[in-house]
Amino acid sequence: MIEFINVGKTYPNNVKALQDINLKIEKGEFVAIIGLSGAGKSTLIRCINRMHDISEGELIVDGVKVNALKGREIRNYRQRVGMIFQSFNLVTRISVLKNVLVSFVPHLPFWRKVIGAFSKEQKIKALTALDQVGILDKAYVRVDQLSGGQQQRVALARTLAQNPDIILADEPIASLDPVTARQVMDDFKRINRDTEMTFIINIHHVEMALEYADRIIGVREGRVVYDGEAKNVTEEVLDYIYKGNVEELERNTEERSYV
Ligand SMILES: Nc1ncnc2c1ncn2[C@@H]1O[C@H](COP(=O)(O)OP(=O)(O)OP(=O)(O)O)[C@@H](O)[C@H]1O
Repeated sequence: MIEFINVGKTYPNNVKALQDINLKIEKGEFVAIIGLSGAGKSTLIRCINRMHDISEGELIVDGVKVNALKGREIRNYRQRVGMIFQSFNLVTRISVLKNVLVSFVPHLPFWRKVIGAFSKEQKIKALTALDQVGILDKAYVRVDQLSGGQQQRVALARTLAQNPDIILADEPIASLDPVTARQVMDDFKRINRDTEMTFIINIHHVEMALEYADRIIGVREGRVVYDGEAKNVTEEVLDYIYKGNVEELERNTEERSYV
């Protein structure tokens, strides 16, 4: 379980990106984080894998106080929390398989990773992950010869090969066409169902978020302003998350589960 207790995050330039965040996300949930640009969505998910340090409160993942981790503990922790980016973060001039294999040795310098000898077991794990996302046939193809959707699948396979408990995805479909974006979301959903890995996706496409996620967390100006099931998200809720229509909220507070 991921637990935010009164979490705040202030950047060195004094921007308060997160304030009073209180959340519990259970194992196996499929959560979408939505909100305006600059609302704090990326900051929220990046605190979970310690890409950012929180400034206040407590962040606890499976009983571990994330901010108390140091050095090697952080590296070990990050192996359990996979991260997928809009830009895929792949090395395009090497093969798909090599890109997945490097997930086993994240702490080595890049040149060591590329020339590194990997065990048969590691290769099998990597090939299994490629099979899970339907691109096993591309294992020996250079990444720069793949489409954007296929590259996002390589990124997902690389994360899966780590066998993480949690997958964080920061705008994973932002640079994909609608058909490919849907295929990537289908992959996420299927893997979430099959493996019980927790998925937390920061996403601008509201319709996709509502269609695929079970739970929606709406963020506005660094605060969680909606937290509930995707099926309960109405136009008014979206209006509140995106436009801050306070009067609307006050009229509806009795019957709705706004935070
Ligand atoms: N490294 C940083 N240093 C200083 N301020 C930052 C940093 N990263 C983000 N911010 C600020 O923190 C706030 C939240 O940013 P964040 O990137 O989390 O928002 P977001 O909802 O993910 O936006 P987008 O959808 O545009 O990616 C913004 O005001 C942003 O300018």
